[in-house]
Amino acid sequence: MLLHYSYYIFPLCISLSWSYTEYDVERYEKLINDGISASLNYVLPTDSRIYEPKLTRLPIDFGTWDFIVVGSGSTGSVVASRLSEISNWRVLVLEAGEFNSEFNTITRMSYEATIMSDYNWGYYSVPQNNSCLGFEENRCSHPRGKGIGGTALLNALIYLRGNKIDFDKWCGMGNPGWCYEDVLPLFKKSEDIHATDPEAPIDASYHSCGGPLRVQQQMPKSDLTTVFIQANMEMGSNLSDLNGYNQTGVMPFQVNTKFGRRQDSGTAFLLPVLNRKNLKVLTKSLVTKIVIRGNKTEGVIFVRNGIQYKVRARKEVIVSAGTINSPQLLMLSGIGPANHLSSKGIPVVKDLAVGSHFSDHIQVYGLVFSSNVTSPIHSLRKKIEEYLGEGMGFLSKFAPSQAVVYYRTPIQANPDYPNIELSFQDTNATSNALTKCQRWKPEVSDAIAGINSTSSFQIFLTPLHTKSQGTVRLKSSNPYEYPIIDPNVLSDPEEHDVRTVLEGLQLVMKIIDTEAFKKVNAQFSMKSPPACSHLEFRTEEFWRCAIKYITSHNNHPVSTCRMGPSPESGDVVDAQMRVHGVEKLRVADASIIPLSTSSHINSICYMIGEKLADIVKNTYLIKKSY
Ligand SMILES: Cc1cc2nc3c(=O)[nH]c(=O)nc-3n(C[C@H](O)[C@H](O)[C@H](O)COP(=O)(O)OP(=O)(O)OC[C@H]3O[C@@H](n4cnc5c(N)ncnc54)[C@H](O)[C@@H]3O)c2cc1C
Repeated sequence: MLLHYSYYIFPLCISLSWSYTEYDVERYEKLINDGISASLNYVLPTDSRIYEPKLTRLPIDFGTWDFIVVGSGSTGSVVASRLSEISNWRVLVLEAGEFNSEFNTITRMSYEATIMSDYNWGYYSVPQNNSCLGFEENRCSHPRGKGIGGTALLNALIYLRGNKIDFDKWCGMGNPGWCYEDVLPLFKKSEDIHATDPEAPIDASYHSCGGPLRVQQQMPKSDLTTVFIQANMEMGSNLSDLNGYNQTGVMPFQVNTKFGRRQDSGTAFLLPVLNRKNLKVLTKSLVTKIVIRGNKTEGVIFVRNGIQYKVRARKEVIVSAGTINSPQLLMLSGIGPANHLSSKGIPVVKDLAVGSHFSDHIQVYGLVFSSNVTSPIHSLRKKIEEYLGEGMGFLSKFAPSQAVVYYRTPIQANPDYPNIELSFQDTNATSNALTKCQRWKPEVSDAIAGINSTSSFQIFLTPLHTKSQGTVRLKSSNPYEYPIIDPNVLSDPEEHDVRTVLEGLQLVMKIIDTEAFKKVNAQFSMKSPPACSHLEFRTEEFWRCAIKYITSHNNHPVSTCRMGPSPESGDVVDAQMRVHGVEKLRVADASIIPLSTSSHINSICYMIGEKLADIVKNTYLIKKSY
């Protein structure tokens, strides 16, 4: 591969620090203590009955809008923001959740509390056979954000765009306009990069300044993070900007925070434009059905405060309800696998493979190590002062996941296409709220204990390009029932995914064997899950058993409304995100991603939102000028 020398280390945009008073510190202390204790008493919902109308009567007419956007998550907020730039288009946003709160904008709180609050739909998978055995009932939690900002209200804010080969593959699958050279300008359009880590390179020609979405590096870096970076450089990795030209290597994470505050899509894209007269955002509004007559979309039915409404779309309905809820809504509206819909008594509008092809990255937990480096423990007060003053430190980070590296293992043929992501977390890689949400079985969490110690660290192993596929299906035709989620991780018959995990485990152990990690006396400290204790520790047989207990999907589900040219082969939307065979209806969110990428997917959702807006503008504005 050619070397590319356009690296610059410079503050691309100017950052300032904020001032605060003693009163602010005390207020934040109370805010944080109250928020965390509320989360520990919170019980996640198991359905959407809270929205159910109190009276049975015909829906009230809510008028006609040019565009109706269903869901204001990572993608929907971008769509609504960009479409409402056209002042004579009336845009209505219907979002089931609420606006974000001040508490949730404290980046770390998503991990400490928000995950156990009304901002999480609270989904769980059905019992699994090949993964999730470490969790109660063998069911994995499946957090999905509910509110303006969507799953970016809960997420780790890691900003990684994926490998150029990912997008060239999308293009090659019959999706013109989605090659890397097409989508790179869209990533840049959203972005406002601030280089905050003088030691980490930023490839300036791949970034831009002035967009709505702040991107910066987490600071300060811990000593152990520096060891991780050195260890990987010893292994041959370059210190790179993985969002730049070289997409293999090691890098301190780039994240979406602004002065340490959460920059979810609502905060970044929608809140700044809420005063537009042509934009209406309705929260606490659950869309229960897309109304389609013949093959033409008329509008949607939604419920708000126990009252049903019908609203019509003059131009289009855009569904951005996410990888679980978009297929649910389509199926409730008659778009989905005909047999499945008929079995639930739903009249079929269009027979499409909605809810099929669910795929996700894999997350292997439990790769826990001890070291002789002890991280300092600060009081809450000190953490608040760091956060309010400089936007740095513990509260400014979702979790201490501070660096990432990509590798290719032998199972992956293309040398430029990594298939393993390792992310590094030092100390406190969990919280009481997260543990409560995940529902670890005590005997398994004991085996991987140690992650709270101030001198331990954890490496999350994430195999990419997985072959296993799962489904999202309806429990019934009742829109207030949760759908059935079956991620089916580690199930592909050729064992591609299991073999990738095994190769990844070998790689992790090699990294721990480097001089850099030897110097800090890094020792593997995971114990055997009880069900595998009859097997010799760390042999292939042992790992084949253990990974069923310590592996889950990685919160990056995609492809349940897959984009592609061929409905007969399972594609749901075309390259313009139009639902095949149904007029005036598009889906734009992670569910359309045709093939999982070599990265986290939130920034890709922003890119999809930008793309949708460009396509729609080109469609209607160009037509109008004829
Ligand atoms: C714990 C966790 C950590 C993660 N960390 C990262 C990370 O660090 N980096 C990264 O890149 N990715 C991360 N992800 C993944 C990423 O955040 C999601 O993939 C992305 O936010 C999905 O965006 P979306 O637009 O598809 O859907 P969402 O953001 O989920 O938006 C869907 C919206 O639609 C609303 N909605 C749904 N149904 C209805 C309905 N019927 N009526 C009205 N409204 C409805 C929802 O309430 C929600 O607001 C993480 C995910 C999780 C769960």
